[in-house]
Amino acid sequence: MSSNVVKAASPLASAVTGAMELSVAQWLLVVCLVAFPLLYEWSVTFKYFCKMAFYNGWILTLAILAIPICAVRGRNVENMKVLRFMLLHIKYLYGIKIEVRGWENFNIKEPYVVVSNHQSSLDLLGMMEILPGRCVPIAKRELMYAGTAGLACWLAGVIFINRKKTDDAISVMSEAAETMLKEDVRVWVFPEGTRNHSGSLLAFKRGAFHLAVQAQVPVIPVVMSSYKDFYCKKEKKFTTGKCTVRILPGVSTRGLSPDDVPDLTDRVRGLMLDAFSQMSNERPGKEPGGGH
Ligand SMILES: CCCCC/C=C\C/C=C\CCCCCCCC(=O)SCCNC(=O)CCNC(=O)[C@H](O)C(C)(C)COP(=O)(O)OP(=O)(O)OC[C@H]1O[C@@H](n2cnc3c(N)ncnc32)[C@H](O)[C@@H]1OP(=O)(O)O
Ligand SMILES: CCCCCCCC/C=C\CCCCCCCC(=O)OC[C@@H](O)COP(=O)(O)O
Repeated sequence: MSSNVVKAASPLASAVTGAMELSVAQWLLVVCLVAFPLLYEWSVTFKYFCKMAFYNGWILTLAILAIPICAVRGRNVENMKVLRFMLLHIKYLYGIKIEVRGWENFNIKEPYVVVSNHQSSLDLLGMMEILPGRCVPIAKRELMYAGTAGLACWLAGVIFINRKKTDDAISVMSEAAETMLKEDVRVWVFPEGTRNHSGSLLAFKRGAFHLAVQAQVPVIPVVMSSYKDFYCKKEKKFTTGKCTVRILPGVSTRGLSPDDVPDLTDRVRGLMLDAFSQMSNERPGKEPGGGH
């Protein structure tokens, strides 16, 4: 009997002895390996931070691969195709389904200005899903200093503006109007000028519309549906989900002058707000025309 107890206890005893032999670093690794998945499943906030950290980290890592490929061509808008190709898979990693409507509205040969709503850095996914050829975004200057991602953006011809110096920003955008025509380039602008997750659209800045009028090219509005069902920065929520991207018909600027810019801005914002509200009413689990 006593020899049986000793036999049964010995594997336990050796496990305990083995565990005592682990170094502090090994202990930490074991705790992390056990705690991480548990925390990830139990805490919505922990999951949110992990997913956001991976999102940024993964983009910075992909940029390391993109830089040498893009550098071969030098600074060139064609490099945006490389970035697009390398970023397209991210939606699958996050289980985000993107439905696109209105592809036909991009069937314009001449340059144009795309304007879209800006909810979060996740907009990059919707943007890459539909990014037309030879199209570069206008971004805040700070993004140029975002390590490898900043360099990749620079190589792809992203137009950086200093939002703190209005005159500088305006002159960069005026240069962009010339480049669009000379080099057959399309430009993507977030006219809200900052990220907005309020569930509506902020007042629009007028730069994108001045740009379109100066170049006499159409404005093509793009609306990304609310992320509320799967992403909320305030609540630290980030699950899988679906986003609809609508490309609206282009708005002509032919014959318009700078005096018409305020009207043009209001008209385009109105169209986008209508589309955004319509899409919000189509969200799963929402009664048409009513509350949740
Ligand atoms: C594989 C690895 C990949 C690694 C890389 C990862 C990703 C890469 C891929 C792509 C990345 C890109 C993603 C980029 C997203 C970045 C998004 C942003 O950064 S949003 C923020 C920056 N964008 C904007 O701000 C654009 C909108 N802003 C404007 O248009 C503004 O008007 C402005 C030009 C910036 C000036 O703004 P400010 O607040 O200073 O002034 P106002 O708007 O009040 O304007 C003052 C006055 O000037 C008139 N105005 C404006 N523009 C013009 C113009 N071009 N010409 C003449 N006049 C102009 C305006 O009308 C006002 O006058 P008034 O009040 O009389 O009308
Ligand atoms: C060594 C330096 C390391 C820096 C690390 C920076 C981390 C950034 C990592 C990856 C970059 C991801 C690119 C995402 C592009 C989306 C950009 C974006 O959405 O910018 C917000 C800007 O529109 C408006 O800014 P504000 O809302 O006014 O604020």
